[in-house]
Amino acid sequence: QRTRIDIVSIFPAFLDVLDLSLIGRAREDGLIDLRIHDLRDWAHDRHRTVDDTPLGGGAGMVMRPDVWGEALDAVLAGGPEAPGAGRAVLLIPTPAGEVFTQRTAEDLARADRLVVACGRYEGIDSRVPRHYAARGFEVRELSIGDYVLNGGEAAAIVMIEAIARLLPGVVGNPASVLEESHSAAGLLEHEALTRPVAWRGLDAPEVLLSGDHARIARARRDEALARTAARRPDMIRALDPATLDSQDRTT
Ligand SMILES: NC(=O)c1ccno1
Repeated sequence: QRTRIDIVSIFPAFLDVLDLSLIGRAREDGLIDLRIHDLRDWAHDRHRTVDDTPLGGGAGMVMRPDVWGEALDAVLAGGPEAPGAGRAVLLIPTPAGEVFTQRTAEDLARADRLVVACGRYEGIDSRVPRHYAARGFEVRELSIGDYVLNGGEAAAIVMIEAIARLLPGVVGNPASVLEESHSAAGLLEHEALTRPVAWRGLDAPEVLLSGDHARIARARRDEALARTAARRPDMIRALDPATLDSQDRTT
């Protein structure tokens, strides 16, 4: 069962990057059914207008609900109302959303369908997510971080990459997806080194050359803990104390 991903944007070419590399190959291999749609196809006036001024005043423009409604009805056709449609998620990138994390990516990788609505300007009329939630769709307004972009497209690319690489067969070696930063252990990934062993006066830690896999695992866990404590004290505080105690340290 391959995942279908639809993306609606007024800049469909922005998403051409999804034709490249892993995602591109996954599409060729039929692992992902990715379709890009131009929102203006559902704007019927002469200028194909998709936005208007904010009700209540204020700066900028808001994207119209009627245009988005026609577009999403067309794209979502066969959504949860249709028998056997599976789990369909309407994903709306927005700086005002819940924070997108690896847990979110793991959850969304289990959806059958993702429809991504990329807003521009001041965003999409808030009645759009409300309407589709009321119709029984799972609606997720998600932010990739506490900063503002000019539109949802860049955030959509980030989230789709984080989700798609978790789908079976997309990443060559599934093991490489397991031991990563922000994995279930709640730590950042340990440092990585390769040959040459000696480089510009910096030698690789001897333990990595020891062949003692238990010692190597402990050294890596220690380094992951130290790195997490230094860079992400918030993650250390969030750690389950049992996780900390289970660190069989070398010292
Ligand atoms: N932070 C975000 O995810 C975002 C989406 C659109 N603009 O910002």
